[in-house]
Amino acid sequence: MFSSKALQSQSKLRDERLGRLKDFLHTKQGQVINVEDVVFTTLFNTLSSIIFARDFLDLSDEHGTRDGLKESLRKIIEYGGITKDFGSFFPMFERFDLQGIRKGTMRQYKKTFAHWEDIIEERRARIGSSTWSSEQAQSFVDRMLENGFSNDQINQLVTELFVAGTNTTTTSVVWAMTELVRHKEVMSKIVEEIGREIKSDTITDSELSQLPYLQACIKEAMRLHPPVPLLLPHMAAETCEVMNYTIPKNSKIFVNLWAMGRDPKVWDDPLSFKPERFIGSKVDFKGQDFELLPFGSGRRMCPGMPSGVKSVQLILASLIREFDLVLPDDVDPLKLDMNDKFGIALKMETPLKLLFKQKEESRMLTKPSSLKNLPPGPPRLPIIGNLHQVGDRPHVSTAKFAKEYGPLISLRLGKQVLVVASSPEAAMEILKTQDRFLSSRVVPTAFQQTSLIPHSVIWSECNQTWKNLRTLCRTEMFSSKALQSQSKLRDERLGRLKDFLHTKQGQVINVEDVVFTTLFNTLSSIIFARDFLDLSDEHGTRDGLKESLRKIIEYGGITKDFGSFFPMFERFDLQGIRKGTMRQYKKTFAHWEDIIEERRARIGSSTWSSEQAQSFVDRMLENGFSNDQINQLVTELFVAGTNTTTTSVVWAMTELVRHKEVMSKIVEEIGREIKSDTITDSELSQLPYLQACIKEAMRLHPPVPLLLPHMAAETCEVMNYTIPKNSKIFVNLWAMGRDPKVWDDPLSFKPERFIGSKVDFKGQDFDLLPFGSGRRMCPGMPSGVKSVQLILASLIREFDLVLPDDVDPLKLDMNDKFGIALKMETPLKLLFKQKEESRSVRLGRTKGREKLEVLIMLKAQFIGIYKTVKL
Ligand code: HEM
Repeated sequence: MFSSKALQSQSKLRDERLGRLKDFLHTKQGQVINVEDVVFTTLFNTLSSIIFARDFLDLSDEHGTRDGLKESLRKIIEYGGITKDFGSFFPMFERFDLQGIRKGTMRQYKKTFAHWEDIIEERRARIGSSTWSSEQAQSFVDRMLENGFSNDQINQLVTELFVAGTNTTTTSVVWAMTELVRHKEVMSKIVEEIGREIKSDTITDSELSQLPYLQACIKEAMRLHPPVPLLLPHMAAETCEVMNYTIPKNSKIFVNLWAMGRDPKVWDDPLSFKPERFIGSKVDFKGQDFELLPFGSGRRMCPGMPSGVKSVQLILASLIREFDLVLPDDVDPLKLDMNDKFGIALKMETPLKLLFKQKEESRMLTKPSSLKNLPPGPPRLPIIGNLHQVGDRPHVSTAKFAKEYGPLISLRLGKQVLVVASSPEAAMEILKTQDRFLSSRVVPTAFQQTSLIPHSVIWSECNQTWKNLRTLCRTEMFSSKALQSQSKLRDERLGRLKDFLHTKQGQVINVEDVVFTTLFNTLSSIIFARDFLDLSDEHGTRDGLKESLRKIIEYGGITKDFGSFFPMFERFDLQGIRKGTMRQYKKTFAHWEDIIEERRARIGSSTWSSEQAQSFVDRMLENGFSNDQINQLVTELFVAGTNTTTTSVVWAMTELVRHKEVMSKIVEEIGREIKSDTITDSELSQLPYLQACIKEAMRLHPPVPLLLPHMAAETCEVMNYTIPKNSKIFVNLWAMGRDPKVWDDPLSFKPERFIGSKVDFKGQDFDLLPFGSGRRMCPGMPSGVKSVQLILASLIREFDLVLPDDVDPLKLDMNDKFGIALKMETPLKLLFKQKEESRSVRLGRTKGREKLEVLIMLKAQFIGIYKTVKL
């Protein structure tokens, strides 16, 4: 672990973690950072990547609450540093562990071990296999296993390395940084030295050795603040003489480095921080100069010194090179609390907090190390990167790049790194293998509404709120039971659509419009027990709701969203996207405000019982949702659920109109299998050819062609490339659906390819992912699929779908328009001609007002015929 060869081989791991720390600090510009916390996390992950080939801690998890590991380690170190350890002063009490120190530590040890238990077992199995050879060893734990270490031995050694190696190094960095912040003239000299000597992006070993002034500063900080001020307690194994005194066997022995470092007999002006004293001096901390022993000396000297020194030098040099270290709130540096707190490592009593301000010159020069091993991509221009090459149809432009640069590419959009996967293998790595790290979200400017994001299911990171919202939607809206109970609402709205189309015989219908209205009303009847839109209000001008939703969706789909490319402009909302969306949000919310209040009052009344719940909003209210929470979730369901489903119906219908032979087969299947007036679930499942057509349409025209933008919550590896934290990630379903390496004759519409094939869109087959896969997969899939099937089957059963003006079906404009859902550029317009056979069925079915309408129509026809005959 500590030889020069080993240190050399760890360079990449060290640089990567340091790169992540810098990236993290870049994203936290203007925020106060607890230095000890982020340095500790970085050092811990560096060590854990050397030992286990894995990171365990998260820079953004400041209090280490996410999985408790940081907390356990902190407690172990705290127990180990207890000074009032009575058991050790009075050995007769030792075994009773009266202060619970041993028990407490053991509890934390066990918790800690649990974090790597599985890794050890997995590596042990691999090493035990017949194909194993020593060259495959990837980490220190592999070496321990090869050397026959038991789990107990591994756990003990590893925990000791973590405890001894991370806190000491962290505290060295923190004290040195504190002294530098207090001494501006010293800091300026280091900055000058670094600027002069360091040329490469990642600081090399030979460059580090060119920084004598930095090294002098580190020595000087260690003199004043020795990280292990009394060394670890030695014990006399035998009675012996020291300076003519007797040291009895079993004595505990301290060497007080702290006292020595501040002794005027040893150091001139000892309480001043003067790195210059080491310039031109040969005094070093390698255990030969007894005035400076931060790592001890002799047989118990710290074996980790080379690694510790290197880390301290690297972290300080890298951070000082890239950032100005600024005390928050204009604190006077000379008034910093310099008291220390004794423990295994000597910490600052008041933790050092700093702002890390990116240096002007580093803004231009430095490239975070995590940006080194990016997936390939087209050359980029300064500042804007590849912005000019993405255009309005990013699914098409990135598909072109994929052809040239491979299935995983990266682009720079201003400051943002965009990674695009365009093959099933790449999609699987992103949505399955690295799902845990790559399932956060990049929030488009439109939806960055601070009051609403915390209640979002679509735009939250994968946190507890997100889990709860998904669970609520799944059980109350998308479970088979829920879908079953919505059947009547769905059938009624579909019935109204059919009636409307009957009254519009001979008129040209904008398919998207009527399908959208039907789906919207179905969803609103499930959510609010009310319809909001009117089929005959084609342009949605009547009360503005359709228009507001259209605008929200439009704002959300804007591709030239500059705020997200240049975060420094984000808060200004220069394009007015955020403001515009908020305006539309407010108008939209107003439509259901009264309903929510009325339902809230009802649920709050003493006579309310849960069985009276009629709608999804009742369930939300019962679960204590606020108005903000309801508004946000409901709008998201409308936005995510209606457009996607509408566009799926429209594209499928377009392909059917273009392919007469396919349409005839569906008509034949429907005629054969469907007997009842309202199509039942079991009848739907008897329509494999229709289902194949829907899959085929979704393959060629995925409604959400790039999925919703994922974001890397952590830097991670995909196909041996590095995906830096905070990258935006697209999975290009559109490109995958048209790739001849994945599909035979990909540009032809051939539903037959799915007959007898097991490929489905449930997220298990990475060739076909219209609903995504993994933890962000569309929760509304069951509902969406059912709607698409029902609408298509019902309309095809009852109407002939005819293009107006004898348009040649093969000349239909098949171009698409990118947005949250991929629409047709030229909306599909059709005549819905009632089928001969359905005319008689319908005549038998219609009742009341409808019967009257039919009689009037027949009478009109009769008069028409009569007049013609008379003429
Ligand atoms: C044919 C219809 C539909 C298609 C093709 C579709 C497709 C998708 C896709 C591709 C995603 C993003 C997956 C990802 O980013 O990895 C998604 C997310 C989502 N969909 Fe759907 N969807 C449809 C219908 C619905 C319906 C009917 C609803 C609700 C009423 C709905 C609600 C949602 C929600 C809430 C999310 C966000 C999930 C999350 O971020 O955790 N979708 N959908």
